[in-house]
Amino acid sequence: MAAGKNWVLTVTAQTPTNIAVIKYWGKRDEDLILPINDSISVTLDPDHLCTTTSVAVSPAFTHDRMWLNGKEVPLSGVRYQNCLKELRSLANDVEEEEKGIKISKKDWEKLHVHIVSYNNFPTAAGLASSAAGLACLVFSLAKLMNVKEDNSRLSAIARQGSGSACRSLYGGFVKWIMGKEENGSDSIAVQLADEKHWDDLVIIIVVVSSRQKETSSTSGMRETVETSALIQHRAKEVVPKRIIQMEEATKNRDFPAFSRLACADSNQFHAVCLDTLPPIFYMKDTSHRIISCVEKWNRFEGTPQVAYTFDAGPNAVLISHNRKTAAQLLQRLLFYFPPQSEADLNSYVIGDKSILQDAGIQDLKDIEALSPPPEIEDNIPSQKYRGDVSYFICTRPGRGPVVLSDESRSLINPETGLPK
Ligand SMILES: Nc1ncnc2c1ncn2[C@@H]1O[C@H](COP(=O)(O)OP(=O)(O)OP(=O)(O)O)[C@@H](O)[C@H]1O
Ligand SMILES: C[C@@](O)(CCOP(=O)(O)OP(=O)(O)O)CC(=O)O
Repeated sequence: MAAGKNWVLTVTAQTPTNIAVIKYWGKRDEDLILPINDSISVTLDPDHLCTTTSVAVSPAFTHDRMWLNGKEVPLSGVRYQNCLKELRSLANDVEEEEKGIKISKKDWEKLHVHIVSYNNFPTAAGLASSAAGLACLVFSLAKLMNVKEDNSRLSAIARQGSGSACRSLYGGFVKWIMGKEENGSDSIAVQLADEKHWDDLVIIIVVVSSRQKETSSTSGMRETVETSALIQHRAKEVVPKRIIQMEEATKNRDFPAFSRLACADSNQFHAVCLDTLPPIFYMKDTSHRIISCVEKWNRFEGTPQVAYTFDAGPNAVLISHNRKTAAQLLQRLLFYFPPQSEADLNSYVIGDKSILQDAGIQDLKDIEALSPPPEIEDNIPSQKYRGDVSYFICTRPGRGPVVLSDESRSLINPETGLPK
């Protein structure tokens, strides 16, 4: 180690979140976080939803510390500790001549780290903050510690922080292979295709509620495995076939097949939640209305225009075939779910606002002037569901983790090693 105690070495990284289109639900090992089935996800564009994490090491630090969204939070949880332990065991020599820093492999056992993280979207609101957060923690520390292992190996570490986090180590379309080994070494994420492979997909997230949910994914899936008779059938008979079909649909950019599989799998996941004792209800009336709206439209067109999928919460993730269908989808959503009269359009539809332009919506008056979609012309609802949606996020498939080398992006003060 360098003689002085004053140096602080930092790394900053940005990591995306992901949405599963074939769901992970149920563990065969709670400590190692090993799933009962494979899953497939789409990584979301970090420009709209991501975690930024800065990590630092200094001989002056007295213990490991973490700050999340501006507040210090404990790092004592077993999941964080398992990730830190494994990363330390894989750490290597680090040398920065101009700063006079020299850390040898064995020093990492004694050195402490500071972790400062910020999510650019609501935390613990069913928008997979734990996936982006844990993946970013593992990725940034691995860079700081000069861990040489590839992203698949890192995914097995992130998996121990939160299962779905392992899929955030890659961009585009990602499969989490459940693996067979008892020690979890083969339960890793692999990239099926990068984000450019199918870049006309547009994703609209309907944020129904950003309040914290009642049943966490961790306890919900434990209760399902303990009490549901359907979950074994799903894991053994249904998912293995769907994984093969979903890989094929992704490879061939076969949207109708992709959509049918994603919708069916989301519905089955919520069915096993309902089959749990006591039953778990993640979706709300608004979620069900969104499903009906998409189903009616897809049926009317004779072929799927949009896929829907819901995680452990009421928010809908809608994947449309291309920009044109995304604009038509947004028109429908704004017709059914207009904002309150005092709302600001700029904060009602966020993310890639060009979809709003394509939909011909410049201000709130344009929303009020939307005509009912043709598929409901004979059955126009007497009331609209004004105010039932908090906001919409327009996004697309996105890239995997990156290191941000621009010092101004760091969340850590390089002099003190504390949050800026
Ligand atoms: N940037 C981050 N860095 C480290 N840990 C994080 C970060 N963001 C979230 N977490 C951890 O994840 C927890 C939230 O996970 P939780 O599963 O409750 O919600 P979610 O991931 O937003 O929703 P869901 O998993 O249902 O999509 C936080 O309490 C925190 O412990
Ligand atoms: C419904 C899901 O989003 C469940 C995610 O569960 P988590 O990864 O949050 O659970 P833990 O492994 O216990 O941390 C489906 C999915 O992402 O595949």
